Amino acid sequence: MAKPIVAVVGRPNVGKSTLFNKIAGKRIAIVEDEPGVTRDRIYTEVEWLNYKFTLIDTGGIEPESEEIIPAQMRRQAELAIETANVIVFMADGKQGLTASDREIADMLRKSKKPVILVLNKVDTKEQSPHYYDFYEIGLGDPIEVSSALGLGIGDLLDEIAKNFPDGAGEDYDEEVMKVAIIGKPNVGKSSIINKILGENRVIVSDIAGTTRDAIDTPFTDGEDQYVFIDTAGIRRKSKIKEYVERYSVIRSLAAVERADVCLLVIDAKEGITEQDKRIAGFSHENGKGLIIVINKWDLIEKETNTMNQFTKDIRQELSFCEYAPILFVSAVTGQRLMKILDKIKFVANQNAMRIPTGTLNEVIGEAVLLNQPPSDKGKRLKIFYGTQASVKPPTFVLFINDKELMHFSYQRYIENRIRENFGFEGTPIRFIHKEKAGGDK
Ligand SMILES: Nc1nc2c(ncn2[C@@H]2O[C@H](COP(=O)(O)OP(=O)(O)OP(=O)(O)O)[C@@H](O)[C@H]2O)c(=O)[nH]1
Ligand SMILES: Nc1nc2c(ncn2[C@@H]2O[C@H](COP(=O)(O)OP(=O)(O)OP(=O)(O)O)[C@@H](O)[C@H]2O)c(=O)[nH]1
Repeated sequence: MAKPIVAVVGRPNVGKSTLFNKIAGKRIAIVEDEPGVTRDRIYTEVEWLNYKFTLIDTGGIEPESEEIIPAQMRRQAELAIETANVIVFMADGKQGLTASDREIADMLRKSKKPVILVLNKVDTKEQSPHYYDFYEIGLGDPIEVSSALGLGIGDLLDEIAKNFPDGAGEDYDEEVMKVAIIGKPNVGKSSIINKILGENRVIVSDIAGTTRDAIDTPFTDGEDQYVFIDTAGIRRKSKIKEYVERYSVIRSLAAVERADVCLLVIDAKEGITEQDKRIAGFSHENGKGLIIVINKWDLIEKETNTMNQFTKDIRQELSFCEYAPILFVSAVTGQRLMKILDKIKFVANQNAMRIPTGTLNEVIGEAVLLNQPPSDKGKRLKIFYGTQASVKPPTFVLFINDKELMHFSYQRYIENRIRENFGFEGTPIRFIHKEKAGGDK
């Protein structure tokens, strides 16, 4: 199930980043626990009580000139309205209500999304002297916090959780393949979508289990049901230039959260960029199926080895998602474009594949025989048995004698053996290690 998305908006300097960092806590300290995965501060995964959500920082308003602030704030609010399930609107409890606050509040109220009004910088037990002024903007009772001191954050998180929509993210039936088409601006995402939809596919306005807004495009191909997620966002162009990059990253993140399979579209002329790595990282970390689509292949002058060389470069740049199949296509000539749907279906199935425990343990047993587990100070790693606990992504629990003894390289070896035997092409695989007493002599 996709996690709800929460966005924080507000004027420059009210303390949005401070709140973000407070909630993100230690997790924001860029941890490279997997080589090659690019992380950044645009979003963080939050766990609060039984809830999990993604907090996004729509930030980035540079208060260079007073005139452009309102325009940028409107854009920021639009972004939050389009992508978030719950919006936290932050104002400054010391400074009080301002004209820009009123303007943004109007937009947020009209959006009909749940909005939580937060007054920041209330650093003592005393209520903000401006507290009652904020009733005027019609966003309900303000919640007072001090992001700097960490006061009131628990109450705020409770309030956020209360506003999650019922069954957030469970919008389509299980058999509908949800596809996010992600990538930088101008790489050809909408051209690909249009071309695929143009080829005799039936665009349906109603699909099993949906009550969705018009941002998605559901369609069928024979018996198969698909939905391209957030196609509206792809077609709309952002007006404010500085926003384009960040906007498309946040947009991609929101789409990835809801998808089963992500198509990462790359411009063949440009190759892999930092932003592509970051977006591929979202897909990987969220356990989604991933297909790399190299578009505009018609523009590349080809020699014998061009495709191999490209593949090599991609594997090197995106080493953490080696499992992703690569397709070389052209939305203009239509070359190999129709292979995309087959690949999506294939990868969606791989992402949801379940291996029976018996078969899995045969493979693990054989792997252990072929390549002895590592040992440290005379103690050797033992894998007692494994079982697949869940799908999307396939997650395996390995019962072992000592977690300390399971090294990354051995884990990788087991993963490779599992992939060789069962495939799992296009999907990340996760492992959970559980220590179990016994048999350890
Ligand atoms: N007294 C007090 N100051 C705070 C609090 N939270 C943030 N600040 C201060 O307010 C200033 C702005 O904080 P930021 O978190 O950078 O604000 P922002 O809203 O992210 O600003 P932009 O990035 O410009 O949009 C900093 O000097 C913070 O130290 C608070 O709870 N109490
Ligand atoms: N030569 C060539 N041009 C292409 C191909 N695919 C797209 N283009 C061109 O690239 C430009 C951008 O294509 P779009 O489909 O709008 O790209 P997008 O990724 O949806 O762009 P944003 O909406 O900005 O995110 C257009 O001028 C297309 O005609 C291709 O396969 N070959």
